[in-house]
Amino acid sequence: MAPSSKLKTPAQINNMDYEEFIDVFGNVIEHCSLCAAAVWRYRPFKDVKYLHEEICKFVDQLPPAGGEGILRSHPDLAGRAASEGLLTKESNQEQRAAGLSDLTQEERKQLAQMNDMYRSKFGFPFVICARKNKKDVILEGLRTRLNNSQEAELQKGLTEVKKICYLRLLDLVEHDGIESRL
Ligand SMILES: NC(=O)N[C@H]1NC(=O)NC1=O
Repeated sequence: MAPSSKLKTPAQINNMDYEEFIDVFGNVIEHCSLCAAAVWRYRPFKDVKYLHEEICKFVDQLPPAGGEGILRSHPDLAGRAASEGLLTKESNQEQRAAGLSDLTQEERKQLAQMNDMYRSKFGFPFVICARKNKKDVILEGLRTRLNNSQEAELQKGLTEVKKICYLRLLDLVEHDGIESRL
């Protein structure tokens, strides 16, 4: 994304007090402002990549229950929160970008069934970076990932959370063509 005046510069971020930092970055991990809260102490950040790395480090050192909690904070793709208009603005945009607001009735049914199977097998929702995957790939990915172990899905889900986080950060911070990091 081209830099725009609305994007924060690293200098602006490094001057933010805690409240402003949470106000801006509190949802880079869906409904988990603790992740932003935990890294504020690591200012100054040289650039958006360093900020992302600190958040990833925090996520990676959580015990399994913490990682599962992060996954559970994500809404199902094209699930109830979406149909009731209860998504965060970030999640709403991401799900639309993947084409999940234009599912056929059959696709919607398949996705709902597999989301339920996934949740009852693993105990947390299926999470994938919707902006990096169109609806067909998401449906196929969900079908395949249902065969994995719980440990593998916890790691896979958190890897996707970190991608979602990076793209959300790029929407907020001035940067210079580093999307290829994903
Ligand atoms: N369940 C799930 O993957 N949710 C998410 N994925 C994404 O890109 N945004 C979300 O809210």
